[in-house]
Amino acid sequence: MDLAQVKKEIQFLRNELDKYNYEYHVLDQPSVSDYEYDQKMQQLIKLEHEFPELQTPDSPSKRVGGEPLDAFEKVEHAVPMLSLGNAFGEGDLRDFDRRVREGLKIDEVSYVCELKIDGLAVSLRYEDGIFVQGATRGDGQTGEDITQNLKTIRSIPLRIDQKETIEVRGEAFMPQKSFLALNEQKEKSGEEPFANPRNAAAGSLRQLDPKIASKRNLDIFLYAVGQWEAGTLTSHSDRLNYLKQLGFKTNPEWRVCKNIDDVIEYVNEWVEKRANLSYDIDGIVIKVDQLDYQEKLGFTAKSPRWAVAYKFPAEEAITTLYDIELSV
Ligand SMILES: CC(C)(C)c1nc(N2CCN(c3ncccn3)CC2)c2cc(C(N)=O)c(N)nc2n1
Repeated sequence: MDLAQVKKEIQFLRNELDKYNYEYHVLDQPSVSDYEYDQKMQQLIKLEHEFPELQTPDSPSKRVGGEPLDAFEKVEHAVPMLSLGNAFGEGDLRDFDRRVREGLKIDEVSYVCELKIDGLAVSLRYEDGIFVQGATRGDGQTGEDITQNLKTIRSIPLRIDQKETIEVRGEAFMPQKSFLALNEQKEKSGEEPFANPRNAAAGSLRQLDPKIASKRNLDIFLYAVGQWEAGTLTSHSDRLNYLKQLGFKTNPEWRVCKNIDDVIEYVNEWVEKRANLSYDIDGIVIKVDQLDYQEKLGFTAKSPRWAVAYKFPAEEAITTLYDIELSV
């Protein structure tokens, strides 16, 4: 094959592997066997090895990063990653809704309700369609560059079909099954197990060696947009649909609620259904849907006036479940 043909073959393999990866890790609907995936990956690695000048950072062969780092670099968030005010009961939710409607001088406002994933908030930056930087939330202004570790999360696309610079935010987490398996492994090797999936996810993303992070089966749900000059969408729900269209993994349970009564119904529904999820949540996040209303309401010193986190009562049951599993 001449160089032009090799380039085409490499591009073909990359597209195939990215598609298989998306089907498996984002849609949970693989169209090929692991064997076929591995075969194609070996072909790509072989060609990239023979033609190093054709290597690119966004190749699917580059997911499990390079050498361990000595330390993480600091990253200044272009748009601060804020905190969230809390609500602990129906009364707090109605107070929140009243403040919102008074602030907007309207008598009904629609909200987006999202499961509050109990993980670690991270920010992913894409330039010219390439995943170029991933960072922890840190103190909201300054985080740590954990790009190499985030690249190992298979549901994070290394490329998106959008050329403008965009920062997307989400929660990296460890599914409960992966958490229990990891702790069993730690028990066996006499290591201290993690207390819960959130700590396990945080501990995994703080590993300086991406090969360790790569083995931790981390996952992510994206839920917000940070810097995006070109953004023209008018509602948060449109943004969630757009993130999904770009190939990001968004949580399938979010819902637009036309008023606070529907929000309260959604919250009560998930108090029950929470136990059936394959990942931990610690509440529901409620956001005013219209972006112009968000703009009008603005922020307090540290959190938006247009969003609140409804916190579930700390659950004894789940920890008991983990204790039972561990004691078995
Ligand atoms: C974009 C806004 C600010 C409205 C926002 N902020 C969030 N968080 C802020 C506080 N965060 C935080 N983290 C550590 C310390 C203090 N605050 C952790 C993320 C959200 C977290 C989740 C989730 N967990 O599933 C979610 N579906 N939507 C969010 N939306």
